[in-house]
This record gives sequence, structure tokens and C-alpha cells, in this order.
Amino acid sequence: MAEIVLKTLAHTYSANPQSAKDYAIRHMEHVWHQGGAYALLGPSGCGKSTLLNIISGLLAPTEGDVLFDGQRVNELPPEERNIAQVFQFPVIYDTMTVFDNLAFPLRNMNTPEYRVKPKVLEVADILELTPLLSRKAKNLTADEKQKVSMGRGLVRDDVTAILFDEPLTVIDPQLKWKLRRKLKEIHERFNITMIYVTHDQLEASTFADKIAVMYEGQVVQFGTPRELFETPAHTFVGYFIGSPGMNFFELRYDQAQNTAYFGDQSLPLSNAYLATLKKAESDNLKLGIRPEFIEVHSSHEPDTIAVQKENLQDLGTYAILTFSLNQQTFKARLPEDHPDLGDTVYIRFPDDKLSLYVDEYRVEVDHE
Ligand SMILES: Nc1ncnc2c1ncn2[C@@H]1O[C@H](COP(=O)(O)OP(=O)(O)OP(=O)(O)O)[C@@H](O)[C@H]1O
Repeated sequence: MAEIVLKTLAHTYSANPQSAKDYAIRHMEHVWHQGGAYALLGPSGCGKSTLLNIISGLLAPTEGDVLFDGQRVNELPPEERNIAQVFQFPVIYDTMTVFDNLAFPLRNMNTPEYRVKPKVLEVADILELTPLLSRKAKNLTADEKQKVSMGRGLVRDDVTAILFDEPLTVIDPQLKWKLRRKLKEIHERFNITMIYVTHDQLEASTFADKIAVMYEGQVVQFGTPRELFETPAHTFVGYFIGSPGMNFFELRYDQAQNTAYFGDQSLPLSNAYLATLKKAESDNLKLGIRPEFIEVHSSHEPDTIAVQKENLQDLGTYAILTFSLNQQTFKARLPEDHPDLGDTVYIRFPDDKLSLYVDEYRVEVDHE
């Protein structure tokens, strides 16, 4: 069993770090609970591989602690951590058979042969590798090789967590879905903590129950796919998750008039929003709204704002309307049966679908 706790963790590759920018992991407090199916999602360079390597022991953190079930493991080498890591490119021995590749981690631990065989057969069966057991690994396809890599993590009974670092990169698109299903199945059967690194939101949300979104060396939100969509905790999450991402616009709050402006446009916000804005201790104020939640009308309605249609792209089951407001481009996602729209359209940002961000972090507005 392993609950993995990251405590005041930070890592830099620089010998002489000057500022936060020199840290690949800036400051992290995080708990991966035993048995969870997690994704670590973020753009290239945000620190995902660094974090995985710190958890597996390939890298020692510059600051902070890694705890497994409460025990500090900072100094433990990877082979003593009961963690398996599956990399982008399969790590297998080409000249060995599939059977011997799967048996390797067990034989390496001096497991008696009578226990090696049933375990290898069990794992081969789950991964649908049984017909290939006597084949040399070098003759396998990329997805078969990656399955062998995964199998090497699964044969060991002492493995309590498997870390996957973009494991489907070299897999054909049509096989990716199948392998993801397989991983889910394995997770349900073995009660192993799984952390799956990816920069693809679809891969993350089909695999994981909870996703940690990483941005500039920090986990900016840890939540279910639905939470990331409905209440992005940081502007980056709003922008990164969803297709297209969330619309954001800068707000200016005028204390004297108790009014919020977007450029010269005053916004019809509720008293709850205005009260929250009044308390904000920063001028970095933004509103965010998902393209799905912008109301679009063909004629004027109460509290709507007239805007110019720039483009309407029909994508079959939905359409994307692009419009500009105060020289900023917005996207609204419309259902298939949307009304005919002229050059001027009337949009509304429903209060309860807006998110308010102060210094890029979401602030709860009390709607009661
Ligand atoms: N060995 C290294 N030496 C110096 N800098 C490194 C090293 N490895 C990573 N970095 C830097 O640390 C930061 C985080 O890199 P990391 O590989 O952890 O990100 P990532 O999110 O996994 O990106 P990718 O998806 O491209 O692999 C980047 O700025 C990267 O350039």
C-alpha cells in the first residue's frame, strides 16, 4: 500500500537559482491516495517528468520531502521504493522473449521459478500477450512492446504504484483507446495507485478519476474532470481544459460607482459579484466564462450586449461563434439547432456561469 505525500517539495536543475523561474518544481504540497487512478496533466516543460522522477527516486528533490505511508524516502533508490515506471519509449530487452522480459523483475529479486511462471502467465493473460510469450521482443510492434513494459511493472507483487510517463506516445491512434481501457481494467483489478502523465486532456479524463493540472512547476488544481471543467481554480486550467478553452477578460472595478467595467463597457453584474470585487485586494481581476455558457440571441433581450459576429463555424453537432467585444475575441459554443444569426448578435454572460479570478486564482462568489 502506498499513500504518496509530497511535502514542501521544490526542485531546481540550476546550481545557483535566483528566482522562482529557475525552479522546475516551485512549491508543492500534494497527496496521492492509495489506490487512486490519477493523471498529471500539463503543457510541455511544466515539470511533469521531473515530478515523476522525484517520486520514483531517479531524482532527489532540492527541497522538501517525499513520504510513502508516512516514511521519508528521499534517500531510497528506485529499486527500494516498490514503484514501477513506464516511460514514453518501451524499456525492454530486445533479445529476450516476451516471457523472459516479464519474468525479469521477478528473477532479479531471486523469486523461485515455481512462482515466476504463474505470475507471468497471469499478467500476460490480462495484457493479451499470451500468444506472444515465446517471441523475441525485437519482433514486436510498438504497442506490444509497450504492453510488455507495463507488464514488467505489474508482475511484482510488491509494486504499490505505477507511474506512466506519456506511455502512449509511440502507439497508433486507433490502439491508444484500447490500451487506455486496458490500463483502467488493470487499475480496477490490482488496487494499485496509478499516476499517468500526459499533456492531452482527453487522455487524462478517460483514464483518471482525479486530475492534477500542473503549470509552471505547481499543481494549480486537483479535481475530477467535471470540476476542472465547471470550476477551474486557476485561469490556466480554464484555458487548457475544454475545446475551445475558457474566455477570459480583464475587469476594472470602480469603487465610487460600485460598477465593474470591461474596457468602457459596464457589466450588468449582480450585487454578489460587486460585493466580492469590493473586497478584492488586487487589481488583477478577470472574469472567465466557458464557450458553452455564453447565451447567444439573434435579437435584443434584457441584459444582453450587442456584438459583431466575426465567424460562425459549423462543426456538425455544434457550432463555434467568434465575436469581438472591446477588441477582444470571444468564442461561444452553440447547439446544432441554434437560431439564424445576423451580423449583430446579442450575448449575455449568465451570472452563475461566470468565474471570478483574482491574481489568476478563482474566488468563490456568494450567490445566496
Ligand atoms: N536534466 C535537466 N537539466 C536541466 N533542466 C532540465 C532537465 N530536465 C528538465 N529540465 C527543465 O525543467 C523544466 C521541467 O521539465 P520537465 O521535463 O519536468 O517537464 P515536462 O512537463 O515533463 O515536459 P515534457 O512534456 O516536454 O517532457 C523545463 O524547463 C526543462 O527544460
